Amino acid sequence: MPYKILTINPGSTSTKIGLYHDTDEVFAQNISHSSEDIAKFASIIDQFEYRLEKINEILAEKNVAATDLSAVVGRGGLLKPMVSGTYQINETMIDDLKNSRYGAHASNLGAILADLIAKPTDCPAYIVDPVVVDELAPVARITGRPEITRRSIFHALNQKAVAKRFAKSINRSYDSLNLIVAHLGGGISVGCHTMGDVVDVNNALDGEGPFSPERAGTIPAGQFAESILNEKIDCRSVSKMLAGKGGLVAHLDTNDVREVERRVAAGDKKTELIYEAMIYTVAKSIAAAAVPVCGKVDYIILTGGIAYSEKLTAKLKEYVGFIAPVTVLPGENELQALAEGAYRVLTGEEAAKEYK
Ligand SMILES: Nc1ncnc2c1ncn2[C@@H]1O[C@H](COP(=O)(O)OP(=O)(O)OP(=O)(O)O)[C@@H](O)[C@H]1O
Ligand SMILES: CCCC(=O)O
Repeated sequence: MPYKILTINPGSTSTKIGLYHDTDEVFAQNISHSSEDIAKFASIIDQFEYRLEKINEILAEKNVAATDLSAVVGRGGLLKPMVSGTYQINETMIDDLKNSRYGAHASNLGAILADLIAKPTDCPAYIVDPVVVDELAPVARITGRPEITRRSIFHALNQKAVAKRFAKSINRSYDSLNLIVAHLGGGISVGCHTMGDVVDVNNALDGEGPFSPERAGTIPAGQFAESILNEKIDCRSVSKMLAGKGGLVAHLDTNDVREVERRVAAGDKKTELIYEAMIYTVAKSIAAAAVPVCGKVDYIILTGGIAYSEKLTAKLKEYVGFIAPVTVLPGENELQALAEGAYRVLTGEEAAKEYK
């Protein structure tokens, strides 16, 4: 009998779920949450019952009983920094997430939802490669202010999964390659992978790196501080300006690159400038990610939803093709990566790590 693994990936506007038999997909479904539905909740954590109800509706429709599951695995959220791997969900983790102890992010709901589904049936619940996977080189942590240390927060699950899949496709081991992986989604993170570690990456939630559909990216710190003080902007609003209401949303009132491209095609010059600027900032981050390996980059991989855009990936190739060959692997394989992480533990190939 195959292992039956339920995977849960909560995003800001959707919850993706999938059922896997061992690592083979049985079904995957994207549950969209309208902005009106989401707006009813004061915080992300308050959404857990609403999202759980939606998941249970799909499970009932598909005749999946929680008692039949071998494991439930959720995307891992903002927790303490940790090494890459599969972690058993425990009370300490749930407590940190429920109290947003390390920040608020839709991925925080992954472990909470997995735990709620798994607990009554006593099956194991896990997270895999959470957004706080931290393999930064010591030099990458230092900033010009001693009280401010850089943190590793990025699309670790998809970046690692895509990099490993690509390495396999060229018959190389992941840890033998120097790769730059640019995850181009609602947020954008660009990581330098060397010897199996992501030794530098922009913290996409904290005003670092390119701007993206919803993230501000790097902005002049002095000007930002001045406007916060002058306009008396509160802490929550500052976070929103950096992540959620930054980037394309701030400039163009949309987080949809397809819509942006439609406007550009229709001759909208302002939109064209912002779109071109976003691509330019991504290209600069990719070039910067070549520094940790002294330019000895084997491949650059473009992934995430925006990598479906041929126009955008062509422009990026033009900018950064001088560094290394560019491969486009659009979309994300996060549900599959979650199932594979749980499967490795269920089969004993890897031991589940403990969150302390
Ligand atoms: N064919 C396409 N062409 C251009 N852009 C696209 C295409 N398909 C999706 N996108 C864009 O991809 C973005 C969403 O990407 P993705 O689904 O990876 O993000 P997410 O999961 O919401 O957020 P994140 O990746 O930060 O977790 C949106 O801006 C969407 O418009
Ligand atoms: C995955 C963390 C970064 C982001 O959401 O932009």
